[in-house]
Amino acid sequence: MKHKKNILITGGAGFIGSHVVRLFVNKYPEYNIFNLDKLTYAGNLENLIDIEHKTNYTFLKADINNQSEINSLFNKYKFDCVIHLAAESHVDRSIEDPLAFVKTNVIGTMNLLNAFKNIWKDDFTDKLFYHISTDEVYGTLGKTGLFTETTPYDPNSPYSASKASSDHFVRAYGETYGLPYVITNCSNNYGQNQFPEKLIPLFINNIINNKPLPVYGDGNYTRDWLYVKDHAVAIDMVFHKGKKSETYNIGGFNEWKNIDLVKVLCGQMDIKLNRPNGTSEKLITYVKDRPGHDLRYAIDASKIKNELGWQPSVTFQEGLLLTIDWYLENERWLVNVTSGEYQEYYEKQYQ
Ligand SMILES: Cc1cn([C@H]2C[C@H](O)[C@@H](COP(=O)(O)OP(=O)(O)O[C@H]3O[C@H](CO)[C@@H](O)[C@H](O)[C@H]3O)O2)c(=O)[nH]c1=O
Repeated sequence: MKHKKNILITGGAGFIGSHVVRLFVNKYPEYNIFNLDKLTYAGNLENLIDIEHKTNYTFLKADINNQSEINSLFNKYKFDCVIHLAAESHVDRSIEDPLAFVKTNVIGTMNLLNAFKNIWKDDFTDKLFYHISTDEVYGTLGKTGLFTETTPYDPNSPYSASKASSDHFVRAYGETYGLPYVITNCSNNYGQNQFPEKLIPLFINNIINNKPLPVYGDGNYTRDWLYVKDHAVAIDMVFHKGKKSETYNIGGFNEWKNIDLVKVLCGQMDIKLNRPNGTSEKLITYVKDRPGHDLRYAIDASKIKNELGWQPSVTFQEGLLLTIDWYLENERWLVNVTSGEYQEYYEKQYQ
């Protein structure tokens, strides 16, 4: 009988990770999907209750920082492929505590690379280490231009420096040990289950609660936004069709200045909450800028489009409405993730 592939997805209880886990579990009954997550403030199993009983799904609570724990899981389950999403992801937190980002993003990635290499080093046939990364590794753009896969790395925040470093280690393991890998660098994601510290869910939460909307600096910073389910589809495509040792940039072809995006969001929230037009905009408060704030990220996603046929399927208008609706229908989720209730609950369950 053909061996059923064991696929390890790290960070599967988090925002992007949970969408990837769901897609893989539902679409590929022929794979055993293992979701390895530390269950930090940003990841909780509530995000996956709809698939947790599937027979091809297993949850493993573990910390990628712990090499011996990671080694024993690799020895036990012999993961054929890894899709590595586990990371500390929030730029503002990295400014407060850079070391936490080195530990999880750099050392954690190395621990996974080491465990994967040690298991398969004699024969890497049909194996893959897929590293999920960010467009922030390229640094900042001026008013024009796009990041391509050959743009030199030039990270500015402790977060992006840690992700750049982990990308380099993945490539170094590819060159040095022949480890089969692929890397994708994606732009800003938005959608269901995103922790309300990131711009869109934070502002939705604040509007619901009539709290100020803290726009950093003058708000004239530009980001490219991609609906998270489109990102999950791109990951599926790269996992199955991407060329080994390659990098693919993933983006939404959808650039917004922060302040323009916030105003659109405010308008939509007024409609959904039946508040007079202009109510939410009054909450906008310009605050001290983020130190080292990158001016603009924008992605040239033509490589993944031309080589693999991927492009976003959800427009920003549609995606934003789906996102707002989800948060309004799941206010309990918002309350429980911000209060830490879910984290406490799941910590007790998996002690
Ligand atoms: C939280 C917050 C953010 N901002 C601004 C800062 C940025 O220019 C923009 C988006 O901020 P954030 O939502 O924190 O996302 P950003 O720093 O761009 O980074 C995100 O996008 C990256 C991809 O580009 C991911 O790799 C990161 O993990 C993810 O956090 O909005 C505000 O003006 N006010 C805020 O309160």
